Amino acid sequence: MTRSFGPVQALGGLDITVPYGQVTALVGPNGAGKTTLLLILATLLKPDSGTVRIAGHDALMYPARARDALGWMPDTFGVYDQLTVDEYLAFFADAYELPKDEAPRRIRALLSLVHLEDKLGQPVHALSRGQKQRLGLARALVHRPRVLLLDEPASGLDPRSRIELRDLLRSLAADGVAVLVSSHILSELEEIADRVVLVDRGRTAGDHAMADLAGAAARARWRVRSLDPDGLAAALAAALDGRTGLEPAADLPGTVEVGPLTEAEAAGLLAELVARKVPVCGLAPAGSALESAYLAMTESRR
Ligand SMILES: Nc1ncnc2c1ncn2[C@@H]1O[C@H](COP(=O)(O)OP(=O)(O)OP(=O)(O)O)[C@@H](O)[C@H]1O
Repeated sequence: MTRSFGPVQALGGLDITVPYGQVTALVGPNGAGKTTLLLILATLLKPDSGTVRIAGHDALMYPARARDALGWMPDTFGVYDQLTVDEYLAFFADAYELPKDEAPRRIRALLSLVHLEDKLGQPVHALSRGQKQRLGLARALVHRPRVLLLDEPASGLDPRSRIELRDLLRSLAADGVAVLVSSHILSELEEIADRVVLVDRGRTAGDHAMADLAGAAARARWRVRSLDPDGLAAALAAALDGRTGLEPAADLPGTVEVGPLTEAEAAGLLAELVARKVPVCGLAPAGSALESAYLAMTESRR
């Protein structure tokens, strides 16, 4: 799929499949093209070239059919301030042609799902930013979509709401929904997502199962800490002999970051440090596996 805005090529041959029953994460630097892709998938923007299939429908030929099947939660969205919370959802229930006798029950269930049941009857403008986000999620789910697209859904949410969002997305996926979520909060995605698609400069830069990223073959940076920082630095320089990166951890004196290394390589390094009589008191991966994959992808941009 391609899409340009004047001279700026936002998408330059991006290809993505989002399976049912899984949460797929879309990760990439600012301006990588994530929102452009989501807008195209949500049928709100046309690509210059390429095809889009949503729940089996050709979304470019039959956008209305695609919209019936998809739920869309944008990163920022206008709410109709004059409406109450339930009128707001009733408006969308009506737009999606939910049977009139079903709508009130559905709205109550949705408000309970996003923990806004106590806001029933209250004006939308009185909601906090995070509460508006949650209302936006309820709106996206009104018609029980089989495909759910979310652009930065966790921004503005407090820690409890984030955990609840994570659980909700996981349970939707368990019910068979295809969930595509873009986010910059890598540590959170690791717990939410089954797969991660890395996007860079409008192209797919990687597609990984989360389990593979965190597996034994994955390479990560490691933090090594010793009671003898000088001895550690000398022993590491000798043991690694320039084969991989080595730099002091800025935030923790006496700690050195090395890598990327696999688990087996890290174990080998530890054995070597111990053999050199370095009093190692800590060896652990620095950051998450997803963070490492992301940093490796963006390394060339620095
Ligand atoms: N309506 C528009 N007009 C002009 N340029 C645009 C428009 N929308 C996006 N772009 C450009 O397309 C590129 C991709 O933008 P996009 O918003 O898709 O990135 P993103 O990955 O969502 O970024 P972020 O992480 O900052 O939200 C950027 O260079 C952006 O400036």
